[in-house]
Amino acid sequence: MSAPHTPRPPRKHTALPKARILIEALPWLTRHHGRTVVIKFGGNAMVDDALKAAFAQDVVFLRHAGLHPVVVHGGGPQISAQLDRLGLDSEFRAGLRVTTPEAMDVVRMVLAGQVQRELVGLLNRHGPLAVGMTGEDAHLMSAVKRYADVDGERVDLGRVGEVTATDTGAIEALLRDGRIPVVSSVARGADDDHVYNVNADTAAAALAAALRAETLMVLTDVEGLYADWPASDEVISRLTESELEKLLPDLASGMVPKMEGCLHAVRNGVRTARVIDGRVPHAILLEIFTDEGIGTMVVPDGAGEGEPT
Ligand SMILES: Nc1ncnc2c1ncn2[C@@H]1O[C@H](COP(=O)(O)OP(=O)(O)O)[C@@H](O)[C@H]1O
Ligand SMILES: CC(=O)N[C@@H](CCC(=O)OP(=O)(O)O)C(=O)O
Repeated sequence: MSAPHTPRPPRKHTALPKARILIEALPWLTRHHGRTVVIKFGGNAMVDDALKAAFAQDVVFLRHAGLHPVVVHGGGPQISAQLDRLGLDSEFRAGLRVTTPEAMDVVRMVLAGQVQRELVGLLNRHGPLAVGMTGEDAHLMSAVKRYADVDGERVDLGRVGEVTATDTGAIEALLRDGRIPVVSSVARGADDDHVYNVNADTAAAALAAALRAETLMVLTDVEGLYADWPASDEVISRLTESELEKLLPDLASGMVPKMEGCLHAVRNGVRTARVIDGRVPHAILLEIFTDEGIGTMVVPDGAGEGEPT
C-alpha cells in the first residue's frame, strides 16, 4: 500500500503582487468602462521620446480597458521652431499666437503633417488603432475669427479662431469602430473659406463638451495648477467651477486657456476636468486607475467631496 498523499501547499507565485495591482484597478475599470476621455497632449510635454512612447502606451491601454480615448494635440514649441527656421516672426498676445496667413500654412503643416503623424505612428505601433484628423475634417470644428483683449484693447490676432460649432459624427463613428481619433487643433471657417488656428486646450475642451466626455485630461509640463504661481509650487488638487471662476482673472500665460477650457467642459456636461503633469511617465494611468490622483481636478458645483472619480 502506498503512503497517503499529503496535498502540497499552493506554490508561492512570484507574480501575485501583479494580480493585486490589476485587481486594485477594478473599481476604476468598472466606473470608466464605455466612457469617453478626451486627452490633450501639449507641445511642451511632447519633447521627450520615452515620454511620448509611454503616453501612447497609456492611451492604447485605456482603449483596451474599454474606454474611448480621443487625443487632441498641441505643438506650440514645434510651430515656433518651424517659423523660426523659415525666418517668420512668431508673437503671442494674451497667450495666443498672432497668426498671419503665411504662419497659418506653417501651423497647419506642423500640426497635421508632423506632430499628428508622429502621435498616430506611436499609437499604431500597438495595432491599427489611431486615425488622424483636423477640425476641418467632416466639419469637426468650425470657427470664427477671434480677437484678444489686452489691457482693455481689442487686438487683431490674424487667423486665430474661436470654435462656434462642432460636428462629432466622424469621431463617434471612429470610436464605434474601436479607433482612437487624434485631432489637430485647426478649424474650418464657419463663414469664410479660411482655416483657423485654435489653441489646442480650447479645442480639446470644445470637443470634450460636444462629446459629453466623462473626463477632459490636459497634460502639460507642470504638476497642475499652482495656487500662487510663480511664488509657490503648492498644487491645488481639487476645485469647483465657482472656485475656478474666481481664480481665472489672476492666472497667467499658458494656464489661462487650460483652466478656461476646464471650466467650459465641466459647465457643459463633462464630469471632471484635470490638468496633470505630462512629464511623469504613465501620468494618464496613474490619474485614471488609482486613488492617488495627481495634478488638479475641476468638478461641477455640487459634486460630492467623496464621490468616485
Ligand atoms: N498658476 C499656474 N500654475 C501652473 N502653471 C502656470 C500657472 N500660471 C502660468 N503657468 C504656466 O503655464 C505653463 C503651461 O502652459 P503651456 O506652456 O501653454 O503648456 P502646453 O504646451 O502644455 O500647453 C506652465 O509651464 C507655467 O509656466
Ligand atoms: C492660437 C494659438 O496660439 N494656437 C496654438 C496651437 C498649438 C497649441 O495650442 O499648442 P500647445 O498646446 O503646445 O500650446 C499655437 O499656434 O501655438
